[in-house]
Amino acid sequence: MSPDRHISPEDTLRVSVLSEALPYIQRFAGRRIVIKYGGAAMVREDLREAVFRDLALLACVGVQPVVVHGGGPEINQWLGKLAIEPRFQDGLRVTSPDTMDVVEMVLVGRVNKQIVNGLNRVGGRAVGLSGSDGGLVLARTMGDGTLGMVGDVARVDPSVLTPLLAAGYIPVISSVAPNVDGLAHNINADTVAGELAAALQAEKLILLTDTPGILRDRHAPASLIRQLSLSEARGLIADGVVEGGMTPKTECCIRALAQGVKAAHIVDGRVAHSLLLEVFTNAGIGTMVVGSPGLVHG
Ligand SMILES: Nc1ncnc2c1ncn2[C@@H]1O[C@H](COP(=O)(O)OP(=O)(O)O)[C@@H](O)[C@H]1O
Ligand SMILES: CC(=O)N[C@@H](CCC(=O)OP(=O)(O)O)C(=O)O
Repeated sequence: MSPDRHISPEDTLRVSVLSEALPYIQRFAGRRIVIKYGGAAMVREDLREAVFRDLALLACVGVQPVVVHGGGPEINQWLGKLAIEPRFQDGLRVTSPDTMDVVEMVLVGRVNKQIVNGLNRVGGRAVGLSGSDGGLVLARTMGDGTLGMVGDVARVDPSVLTPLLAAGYIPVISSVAPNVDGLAHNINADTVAGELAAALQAEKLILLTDTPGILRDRHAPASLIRQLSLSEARGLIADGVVEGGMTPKTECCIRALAQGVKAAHIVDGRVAHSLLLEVFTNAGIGTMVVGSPGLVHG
């Protein structure tokens, strides 16, 4: 180092942040983290870039991220171009055969490849898959069929992911899957992420969304609930504190934890680098739901 160079406060901060990450890197290296990618983090260019860099960094230090992506707004845009009116029931898209064609083309084609290309551009090694590939997800038509081709997860067979993860690839998965007759079904991406986390016995499930996490008063960001047990999470749904789009998210966290995932996090995707903040800092961000009491944030 030349004598006129000095260590700036920014340099000191950078190395102290890196140093804080060490125990987390050691703890999560070789472990699987399933991330549901959607909302503002997928729409805004600057946030998109930050998510790609975070995922590439996770993979680089030996963590095994698995990405499940949404794309509801992009499906709506393409339906609009085709003059098909989007319709929702209880937060799920009513999916006619025509709508299913658009969902499949947009999610499996366009959105999936945008994410794969974005990750590869920042030095990640991403591979795009849908529920069809390697029999990863088997769908079952939801309810009595009034929602059309909307599916539930009947079964997950994660064996196609094992060699990819072992070789350092980042699987990027769209939430379209066939039923036993080979007919494509549209599954909510949060649901696929939760079931996949369970099948992979993931260390963490992280759902990126557009709120700070679960709020006690959903109009007051300061009322963020930082940590919840399974029974407390169930209670918030029963009491109506959690409602609307947050209900399926909370339910999918509960299902994943009940099946052995260690922790599930609902995290603000509008905050740049929210993924790294969650995985690599002592404080973590958002709401953490834990299966066993006593686990601390991080
Ligand atoms: N207790 C709560 N805390 C936070 N958000 C809540 C709560 N109850 C309901 N919500 C609603 O859930 C929404 C998140 O779900 P959703 O819009 O489906 O997310 P995404 O598009 O990321 O999948 C929030 O924007 C908020 O309006
Ligand atoms: C059945 C159902 O509603 N499927 C969703 C699948 C995509 C998704 O979940 O996207 P977001 O995470 O961006 O909402 C849909 O068609 O919009």
